Amino acid sequence: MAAQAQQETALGSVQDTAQDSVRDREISVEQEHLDRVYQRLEEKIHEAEFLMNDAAKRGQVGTPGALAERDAQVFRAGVHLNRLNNEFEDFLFGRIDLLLGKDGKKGPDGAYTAVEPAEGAVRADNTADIAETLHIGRIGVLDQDYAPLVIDWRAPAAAPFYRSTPVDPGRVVRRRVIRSKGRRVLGVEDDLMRPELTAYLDGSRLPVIGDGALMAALGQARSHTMRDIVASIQAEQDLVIRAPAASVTYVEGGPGTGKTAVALHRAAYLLYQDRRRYAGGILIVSPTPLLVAYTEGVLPSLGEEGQVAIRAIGSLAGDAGGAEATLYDSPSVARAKGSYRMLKVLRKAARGALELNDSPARLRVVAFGRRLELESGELDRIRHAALGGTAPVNLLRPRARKLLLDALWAQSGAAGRHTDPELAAELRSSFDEDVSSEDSFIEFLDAWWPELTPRTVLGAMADERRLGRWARRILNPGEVRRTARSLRRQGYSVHDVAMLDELQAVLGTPARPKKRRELDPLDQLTGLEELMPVREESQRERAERLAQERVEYAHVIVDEAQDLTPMQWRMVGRRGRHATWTVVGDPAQSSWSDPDEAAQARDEALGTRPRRRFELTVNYRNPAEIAELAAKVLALAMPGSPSPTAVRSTGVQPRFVTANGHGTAVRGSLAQTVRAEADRLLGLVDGTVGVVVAMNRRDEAGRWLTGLGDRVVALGSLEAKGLEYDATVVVSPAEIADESPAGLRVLYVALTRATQQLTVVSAERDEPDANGVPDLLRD
Ligand SMILES: Nc1ncnc2c1ncn2[C@@H]1O[C@H](COP(=O)(O)OP(=O)(O)OP(=O)(O)O)[C@@H](O)[C@H]1O
Repeated sequence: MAAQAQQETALGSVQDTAQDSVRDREISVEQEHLDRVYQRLEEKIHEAEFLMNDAAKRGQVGTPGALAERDAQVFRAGVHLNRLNNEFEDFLFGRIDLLLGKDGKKGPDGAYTAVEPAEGAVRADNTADIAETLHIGRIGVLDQDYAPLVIDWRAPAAAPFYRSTPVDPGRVVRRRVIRSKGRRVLGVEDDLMRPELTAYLDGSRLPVIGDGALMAALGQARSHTMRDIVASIQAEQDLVIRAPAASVTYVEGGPGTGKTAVALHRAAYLLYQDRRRYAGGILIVSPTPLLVAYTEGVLPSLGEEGQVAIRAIGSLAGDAGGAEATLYDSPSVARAKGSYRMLKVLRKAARGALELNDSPARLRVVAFGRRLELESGELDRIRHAALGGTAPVNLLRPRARKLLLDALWAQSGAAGRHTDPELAAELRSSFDEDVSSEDSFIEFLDAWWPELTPRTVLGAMADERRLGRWARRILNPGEVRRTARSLRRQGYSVHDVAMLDELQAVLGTPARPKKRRELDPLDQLTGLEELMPVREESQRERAERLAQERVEYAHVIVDEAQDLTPMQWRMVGRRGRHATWTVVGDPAQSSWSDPDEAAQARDEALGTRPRRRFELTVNYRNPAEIAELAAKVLALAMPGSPSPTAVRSTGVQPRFVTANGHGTAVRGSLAQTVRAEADRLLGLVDGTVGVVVAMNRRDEAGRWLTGLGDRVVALGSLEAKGLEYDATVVVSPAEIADESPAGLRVLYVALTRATQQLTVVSAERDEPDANGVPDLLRD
């Protein structure tokens, strides 16, 4: 027995050694290819530098023809340099080995276009020859003879790398993921799409290395920034990424199904497909600044930066005076501020705010030697007439001015002085000129019809009596009191920002003479939205500036769309009136309490374009053990909703811990328990640990973790949205669930953040059983 075991071990190690040497050989094959790619890239860099210098010289000539040619050259060379100078971690990451295709047509990237194999590509004895090998990378590179050295991952020829499955392999026999750092290939992992075949490449049997790249990627430790998934995009995700842009692409999927990842890769794909069209900018709307910080590195890693603005919903209204959300509203205030009802209140407030600064009670002027006077009753009538309709209040000032002049003219009695219409018109116009240049008239108009800003009006709503008037029969007295109180705080919440943005639209901005920006010759370049390395501005600065200046976008991607309130949908909708859309979300994770109202607002924002719906069904984040626990809360939050299938399992069950003590002592002991759990998890995982608490414990939770280092962070339940950690501690499920009407869905979000380990800490309210399992998580 022992001898047999020994023999088997020896056999195993011989096989291991053989496999290792095949692996080394395959790594060196890929290394050779990567060396060729870099050599070619260097040639291209020299070419691009030459083009840039040449273009600069041409710019000095200044004839229109030379300028146009310079435009084009600078454009192309700038793009090249920008991309090539970025030394990507894994510039080349994939390879597919393909059977002969049905026809012999080649696409623009030099690869054959056929998806299905030619008849006879597989011989009767199930053997076949590899007819084409393609390498996939972050950008496309051709050799001197225009043969593809690397295919851009977004090109049609790269699609089989993502789409092929053993069920529907197309021409792909072997899919390989190549792992490299800088210029060195570190490893390869293969998946066989046609395991039944014996395939030959250049006369030798096609070797297969490793157990697939997806699992390797999923097992990696997490950091505070998201990684791209370009090497392991799955077939159902690829369908979304490459969906045509003309209609609204609508994607639903549970936690961890890759919605955020897919949204980011789609932005890069759209730019690749139609760079000119998307020069109008792509906006990605994210729920929190934390998620923006977590995701903003992904697009640069895909070689895209300039045209994509990732903005948190609370800083979207930059054009309404740079407001940035830093405060949170209680659920009932959020509900009042976010709902459609608020729209009516704001419209009334915008008109009512004209009377804020003790509007003058009478207007006195002298015209044609006579004193003319309008009393308050007449002034009210004029204001009322001027405000008729829904035009923006600030733009109605000229109309109000005209009505005032009409009334004064009528009073002056000059109207009947001439029967000749031409003379009468002349007299009227000189009357208008006289009156409107009078200081008393100008001062009156400024006080009586001041230019209103969104901040002034929102500030005015902080007065409870005033708000009560504007919100009569719209908000109840409790909502008025709480909303007014919340507006008296220093700073804004995400809901305030949407209100400021709405007010900007309701008030309008009167036209002003534009300040001329200093003329930059590069600004005259046509279609030059690409970022030029020769410019002094950095890519990031320019992207930021473009985002500030831009109010509308060519494509809008909404992440965590289930959370947008009706007022936020209106704000986002204004930025995409002519845009195409990608909307990703999960109703089961919604923290908004009235999904029907939000759906109506969403439909208004998206307009009548046709929709293509996609569903993502596989959970790549949570191990099955954690997903199973979260599913219990899903069953309570949204009975009947399907859970996504977890793709892997770790064998580690979630851990349940109870904080001891009573009354005020609970806090002390909760702090110690949570800290000890966080510390324990830091010892078990290489990456990050997230501690999720109810919103009202955010600040104290930060203090509990002092000194544990920057791998661990404390988060309020609403801040956890979209983020992920190697391990999480979820503190008091009951407190999180009781926080708001959507509390169970928020708890579902909290429980689905971990990639490896989860600890649930129960406090008093959780009613844990003898094993520490809180009431909400028991069967
Ligand atoms: N094809 C893939 N290959 C490798 N990793 C993947 C793949 N798809 C998703 N992931 C990983 O799974 C995790 C979850 O992805 P993502 O955050 O995009 O999911 P989500 O659907 O937005 O989740 P949530 O709704 O919980 O915010 C991320 O770490 C992501 O990198």
